[in-house]
Amino acid sequence: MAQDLTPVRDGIDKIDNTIVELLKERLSLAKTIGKLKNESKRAKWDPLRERQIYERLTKLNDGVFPKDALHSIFHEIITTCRLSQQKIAVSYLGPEATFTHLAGVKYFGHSATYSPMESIADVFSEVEKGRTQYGIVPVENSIEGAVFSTLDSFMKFRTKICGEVRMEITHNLVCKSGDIKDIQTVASHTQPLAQCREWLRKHLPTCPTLPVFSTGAAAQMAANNPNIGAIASSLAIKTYELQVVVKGIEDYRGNTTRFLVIGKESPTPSGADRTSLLLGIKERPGALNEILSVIARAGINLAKIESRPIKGKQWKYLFFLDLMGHIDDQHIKDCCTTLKALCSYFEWLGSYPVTEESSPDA
Ligand SMILES: O=C(O)C(=O)C[C@]1(C(=O)O)C=C[C@@H](O)C=C1
Repeated sequence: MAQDLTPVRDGIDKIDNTIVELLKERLSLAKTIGKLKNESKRAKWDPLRERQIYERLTKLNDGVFPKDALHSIFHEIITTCRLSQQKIAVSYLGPEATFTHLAGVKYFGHSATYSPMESIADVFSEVEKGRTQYGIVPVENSIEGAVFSTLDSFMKFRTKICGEVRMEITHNLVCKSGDIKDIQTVASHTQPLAQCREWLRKHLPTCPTLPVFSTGAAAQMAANNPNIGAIASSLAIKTYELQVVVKGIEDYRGNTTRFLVIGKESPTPSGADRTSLLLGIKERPGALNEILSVIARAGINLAKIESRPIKGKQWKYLFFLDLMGHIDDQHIKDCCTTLKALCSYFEWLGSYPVTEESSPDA
């Protein structure tokens, strides 16, 4: 005879009731803090406080409840509390269900309002014009490297970087029927097409590829045409009612994309931050070396350097640099003062908390 589960389920119901009551109480306290912050014109978002909460809870949990799950639960709770202090509108590279959309939801939770944009430049423009407070854009992939339209947009629009999201990317081949025999063309954004190049060559050697402006757009096309296969996210499968043909078709494991959250202001220090700079280097021998020496002498970890041609100025370049630390840290501030004097162009793009990697399906 089956055991009676009722008494144990009663115990779970009691706990769930307490959790809901406590969540309501927590939300009300966060709203009170929101009002106090309004009065003193303090930023609603406090990354340092949030980091401290996660660290305290991780210790308290002692590994009993799975660490990532605990983090996700509190991430949703804290973002919901933060959103109760101030409504947040986020633009992203659309349409719905792109990896950028997923990254946005990972970062801001489900309660924010999301608006899909047709291009990365449109996301920057929305934020610059103040139509959405934040935007989310891909900036680099561990296999394919930099996303040039994002870097180029930093040269064109006045925005600040507020945060980053690192997400392990799993590419799925999808189509309407779920049968590989129906696929005559494979559509996706150029980056996923490149990241799955070998797999496609081996398994669909005669199928042409069709680059489109996002994985979401490819999924949309596959939903409307049974002979189009798309390389898309797990969210796209649900959103566009597609069937999985093969999961995980990327050529290399550990395929991670870094996304940037852009807004009007960078947050205050969190204790583990990254500072992004855009520099123009004077045309003289050893100029780049001089810049790098300043950073090295200050004992600052240079996390990334990337150059991009300046549009309309032949053979002229700007450099994107990421330094570990926050602009409010004295040694970063001093280093930036020296760099400003040495460079033909200097722009602080933002300082923001470094985040851990997470999988889109986590
Ligand atoms: O402690 C604060 O400053 C709050 O506003 C509360 C809270 C939270 O929900 O815990 C919300 C937003 C901040 O970014 C940090 C923490």
